[in-house]
Amino acid sequence: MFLSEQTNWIVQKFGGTSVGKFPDKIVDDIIKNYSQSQGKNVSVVCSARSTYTKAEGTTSRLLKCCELASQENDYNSIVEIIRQDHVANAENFIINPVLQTQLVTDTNKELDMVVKYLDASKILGEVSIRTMDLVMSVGEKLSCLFMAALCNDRGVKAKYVDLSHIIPSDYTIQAENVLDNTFYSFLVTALKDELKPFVESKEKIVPIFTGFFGLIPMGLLNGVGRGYTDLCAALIAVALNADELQVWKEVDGIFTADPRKVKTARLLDSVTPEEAAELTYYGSEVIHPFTMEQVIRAKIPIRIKNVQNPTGNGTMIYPDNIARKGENTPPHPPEVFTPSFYERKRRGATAITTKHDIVVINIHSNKKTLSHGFLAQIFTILDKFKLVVDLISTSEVHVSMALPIPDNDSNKSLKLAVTDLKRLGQVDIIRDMAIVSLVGKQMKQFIGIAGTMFTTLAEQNINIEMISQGANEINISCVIAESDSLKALQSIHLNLLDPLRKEKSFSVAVDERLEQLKRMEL
Ligand SMILES: Nc1ncnc2c1ncn2[C@@H]1O[C@H](COP(=O)(O)OP(=O)(O)O)[C@@H](O)[C@H]1O
Ligand SMILES: N[C@@H](CC(=O)OP(=O)(O)O)C(=O)O
Repeated sequence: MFLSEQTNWIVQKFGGTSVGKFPDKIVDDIIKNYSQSQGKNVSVVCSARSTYTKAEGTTSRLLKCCELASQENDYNSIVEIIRQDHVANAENFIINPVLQTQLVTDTNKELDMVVKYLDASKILGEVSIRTMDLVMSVGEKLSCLFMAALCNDRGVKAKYVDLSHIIPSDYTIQAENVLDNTFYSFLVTALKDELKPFVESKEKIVPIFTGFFGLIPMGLLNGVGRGYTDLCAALIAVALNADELQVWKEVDGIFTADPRKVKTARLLDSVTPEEAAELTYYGSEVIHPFTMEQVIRAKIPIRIKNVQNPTGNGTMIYPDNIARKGENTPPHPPEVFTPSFYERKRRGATAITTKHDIVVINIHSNKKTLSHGFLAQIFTILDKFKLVVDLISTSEVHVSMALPIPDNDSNKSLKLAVTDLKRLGQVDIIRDMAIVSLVGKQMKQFIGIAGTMFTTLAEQNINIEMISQGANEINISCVIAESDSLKALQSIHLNLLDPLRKEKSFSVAVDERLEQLKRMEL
């Protein structure tokens, strides 16, 4: 067993709504507690501020400005809303007049630059990928300027660090449009340089990093997508070889189902990175799926914690065979296993999630092409319109696919793609659907679990449009009508994840598996 050295560094990532709603709690109860009371070296990463929801937050507003500029429409009123929101926030929270004045000046300077970028784009009638990134980065800059000022105002020595130019303008991505490990290694090296003064400083200073890691050739939205700050925090954790990456949310951690929808959902004390990625992809957006790979490769645990309940344990994300930082195998001798380890060993399904705004496309081949050509042509068309397939089930002449169509743009692309797909055969579209996914690392050994899931749906008179089992065998998914999705979520949770019922279905599944093994031995 190899235990890597503890660095005493932790990385704390705060999302936009947390920064918007609880900035004082973040400084007093979290940053101050870890850095001063617990003596840790803390590095902070923040997303752009949202006062209520992410959809109405600063990043969404800045993106709206870009859209308006590209249509040669006016965006100044939205920039003014962002300005007033941030200036009022500075005046409400920052008591020291020098810090407050400086913050208001810096805020105005950043937003004046945004207007300049947008004015130039409006003249051209186009917002380039680079301009969009420049505009978007201002969301993180404003929130981090504010958080750094708030820390200093409340007695935590902190320094604002702007990462928006960390990637040189001539940097080219090796494989076209793919952020590969060469890119991540480059970024980690660049981040180490940014961190050096903090690591070497005799005085404890908390760096407040903009959760935006610079201008990348294909644009941050195309390369990573919304929620990019989680990945940025992960890369900082790798650069620091941090003891832990903490992702602070407004929920206690990862639950067996969305706690807003299932009252009896339980907090999970640990999940594997694969499970966390599946849950996120299929509707439970707790952490950006790209985050895991980076930190897990560096064997750094991720902990999801609640800003409103800082003393709670949260949920730990780490691979089955890594129990603590740097460990390749679970601790030995086994006495040191925590009770949760046994719980993890015994459970079947880990959690259930639903994904909405799904459209099913059924294509029945006109048989003018061979089946391999048929599939290739379908994917070429979908690729042309940048449509993503969440689930697929296929026979030689028939293909069913479930696609997320969450907005007007993807709907327009879908319509164009369907016109092209009709050349290949008969095409039917079913709208207003949802994907239900049962996720669990140990699930693959228990056939009974899939059976219980589908029997539950049948008992509830819920029609299943499509069934698919993820290639990694930790996800069993099906497509049902959107209107049935809440009932499906609650009834499957009750039968497979509720603590009392779970014992029963678990033992049924174990019995079934034993029967199976016996039959194999005969
Ligand atoms: N399995 C799950 N466990 C925890 N939260 C979940 C789950 N599925 C969906 N959610 C929802 O994800 C949200 C994530 O937390 P929140 O901090 O509010 O997000 P954001 O960082 O996007 O503002 C919560 O509102 C929660 O209801
Ligand atoms: N501000 C960005 C990046 C981000 O990660 O946000 P959050 O941490 O609030 O999900 C966005 O809205 O997408």
